[in-house]
Amino acid sequence: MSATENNSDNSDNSASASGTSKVTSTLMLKNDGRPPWYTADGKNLPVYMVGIAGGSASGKTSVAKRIVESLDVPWVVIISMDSFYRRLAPEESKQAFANNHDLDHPSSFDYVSVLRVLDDLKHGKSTSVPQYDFATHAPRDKSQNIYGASVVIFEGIFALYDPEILKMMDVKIFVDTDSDICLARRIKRDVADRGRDPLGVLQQYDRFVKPAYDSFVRPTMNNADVIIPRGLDNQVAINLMIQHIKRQLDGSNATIMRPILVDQYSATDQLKDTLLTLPQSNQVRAMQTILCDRTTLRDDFIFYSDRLSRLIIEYGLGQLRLESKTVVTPMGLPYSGFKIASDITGVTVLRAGGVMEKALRSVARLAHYGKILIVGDPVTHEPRLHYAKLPPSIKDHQVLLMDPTIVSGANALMAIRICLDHGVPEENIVFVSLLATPQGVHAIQTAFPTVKIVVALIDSHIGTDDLLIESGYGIFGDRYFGTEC
Ligand SMILES: Nc1ncnc2c1ncn2[C@@H]1O[C@H](COP(=O)(O)OP(=O)(O)O)[C@@H](O)[C@H]1O
Ligand SMILES: Nc1ccn([C@@H]2O[C@H](COP(=O)(O)O)[C@@H](O)[C@H]2O)c(=O)n1
Ligand SMILES: [Mg+2]
Repeated sequence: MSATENNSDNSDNSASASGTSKVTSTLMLKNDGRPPWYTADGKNLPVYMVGIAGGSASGKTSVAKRIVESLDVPWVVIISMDSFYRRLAPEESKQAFANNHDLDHPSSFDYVSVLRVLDDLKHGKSTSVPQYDFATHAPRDKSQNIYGASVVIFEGIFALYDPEILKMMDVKIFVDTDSDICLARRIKRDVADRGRDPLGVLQQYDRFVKPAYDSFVRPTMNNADVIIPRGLDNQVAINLMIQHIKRQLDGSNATIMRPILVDQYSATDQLKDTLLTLPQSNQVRAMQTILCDRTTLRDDFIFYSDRLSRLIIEYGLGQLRLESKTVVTPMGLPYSGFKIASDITGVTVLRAGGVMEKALRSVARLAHYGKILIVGDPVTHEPRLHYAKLPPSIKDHQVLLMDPTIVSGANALMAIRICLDHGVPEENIVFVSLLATPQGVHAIQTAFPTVKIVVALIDSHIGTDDLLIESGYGIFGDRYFGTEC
């Protein structure tokens, strides 16, 4: 599994391998490094949502995990309703420790937060899921960031209760397990994982869990599309469900459009004025010639890449929005000037973008930094996201996205999409590059018409061996880092 910001610790109590964890993360992610698909207009494809309700210890979490394991889909998350228990008042908490507080009434959950998280995920946005600790009956201070789910499984006793949540679910499942079996499993689980004693579990069950099941949970069976009797034991029903979800996903895949690739570009396509090319001074021309020259030695390649990077970064910073600022000069006179209108985040598209990050660090004193690692599939060239870590405040910043080359534009499209999913307005993004092909620029301009593209050189020499990889500089990262074969 690849590293991403959304790696979960998978410490859901019921999933805990050791069975000793007292903290539930209620989140599980399956990710082989592929981001949600995105369309040629730069939007994410619809996210498929599965709701799983049922009584406590009926097997909801276990069924959700089985579905995740069996679905051959890249990015799947399980969001558990347990994450959204409301914070208890001190007296309520005291009662909860004495097994005397009702935690099975629908009002125990924060539906506003549930809807926020599901809505973010439905729209392919990054989101933050609270964490809950059953042992202390309290939310943890930490939350979990998730980004990029193509399937979301939402499970919990009231997963099929709230009308707004119901509307979001593409398929609704109710797990119907015999109540004696549920009780036996709950005692075992709560003692092992949730810091309870058997008598306390029984007391809470008699007083709250069973009555609430009869009054509130069981009736939501009527909202289900599918009822799975016996939960995990019903492999036939689970398989049918998995086949159904796969078919639905295949259906939506049929509408997928790939990023606009090289062969969809025509030389008559006009590049728009969001493309800004570094003024071609003689110095710049000479440096570019050195970088394009296949005989240039690595030391020189590094030296001139660094030098050109500083120039292009300065030029990119020059495209950021300003606001007026008046200062007082040492002579005591007002001076009407400017300042950058917001904080700046530099987002490095690894690994080659690291070269430009070095340049940004040398000229911008107060920038924030983020990193994205996109790796092209060796066979299909499809870009795959392996890692994304962006500062949470990025949505309020102007963003310099840095990658030395834009060839097909596929990686750039994905990097921009990731910034948008983290709340950055499109017009706040400046994509900075040393070399871009007209095809790559055209792809970005078509998908994201307000992103500024700042480049040192527009060059249409694309390696013929592999249209999607090589540009006029060759493979920039390999030449810079000395990893050429
Ligand atoms: N079919 C099954 N056979 C045996 N144990 C099971 C089965 N399904 C679930 N369990 C166990 O029962 C407990 C409750 O299951 P869980 O999936 O956590 O239920 P829920 O999420 O509905 O509360 C867990 O400890 C789980 O490992
Ligand atoms: N502090 C808490 C919060 C909830 N519970 C019980 O958890 C049950 C829901 O989780 P399942 O995985 O079993 O669906 C619910 O029945 C609550 O009684 C708790 O014991 N303590
Ligand atoms: Mg559960």
